[in-house]
Amino acid sequence: MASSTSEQRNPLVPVEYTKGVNGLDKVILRGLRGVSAEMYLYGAHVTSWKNEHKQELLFVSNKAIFKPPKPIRGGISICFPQFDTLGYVGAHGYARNRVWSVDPNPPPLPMTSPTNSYVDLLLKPSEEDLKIWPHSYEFRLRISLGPGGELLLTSRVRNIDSKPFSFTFAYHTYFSVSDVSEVRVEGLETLDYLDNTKNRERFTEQGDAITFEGEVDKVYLSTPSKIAILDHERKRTYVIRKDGLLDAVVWNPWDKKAKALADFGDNEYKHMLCVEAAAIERPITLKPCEEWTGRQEISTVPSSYCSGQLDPQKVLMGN
Ligand SMILES: O=P(O)(O)OC[C@H]1O[C@H](O)[C@H](O)[C@@H](O)[C@@H]1O
Repeated sequence: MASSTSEQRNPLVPVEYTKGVNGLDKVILRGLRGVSAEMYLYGAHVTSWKNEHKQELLFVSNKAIFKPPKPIRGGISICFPQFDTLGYVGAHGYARNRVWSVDPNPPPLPMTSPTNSYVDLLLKPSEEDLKIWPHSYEFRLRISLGPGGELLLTSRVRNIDSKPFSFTFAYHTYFSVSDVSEVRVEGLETLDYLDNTKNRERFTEQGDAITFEGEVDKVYLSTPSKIAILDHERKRTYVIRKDGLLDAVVWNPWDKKAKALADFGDNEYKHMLCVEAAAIERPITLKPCEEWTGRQEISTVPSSYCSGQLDPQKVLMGN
């Protein structure tokens, strides 16, 4: 897996296979103008996404444990074949704590934009996995950097079983923010959501952009294909575009829950916000030989907007 030293130092090599924390296999993608992304084969877990100024855009906990079977706290994890505890598989499924392989010869995937920096990862259930969730599938994840530094994740799940199966899914994405109490999320106003802190009771969101002043754990239903996180202090707006993923989870554990998480610093909740493109309310059902595709693209646009002066259309349409 490990690449040569010259490759590791050569910024022109778009894909590098190396070792990360605790010797775990890691892949580094390098895009244009110095943007980069890093992912572990353990969990197909993206742990870094940096812009052209080498600023980290994802949050990874300082207390993250890079040791199987514990999932890595932060970055982007793959929740499959189950989101959260909505079923009999363990919380968020098991894909996030399996070692994926690099797929050297994936079936063709139409590229939406030109990029030479991508990797295809593959997960197939082991005998043990089939005891946990008795369905045969091939899960292919393409991770790529687009020409504007955007990070694209395309999941393809193929049913190679003889009977149909259903699953729920999420790209559990931890965004790095300056101060969660100062950020706003746009695109989820007036939508229905299930509140995980209130036994998944259904509520309807108010008309204003979403702001944060305490624990939040909500599954927004039938969400638009674009959602924005505005970080006024950093003058940065994250834009999430999604396809095949109707729902969006918004999560921040806040102080009390943060203290209860062994792999999360007590005050780290201030600097992260999870917004997760997901398929939860209506599970994906695949008949034999059918394939599902779910895509998440995250990008940043500079924003110098002040709270209350934002034109949401401008942010959501503008890039
Ligand atoms: O601690 P984890 O298993 O990684 O889950 C972290 C969080 O993930 C999601 O956002 C869920 O909605 C939360 O209920 C859960 O606490």
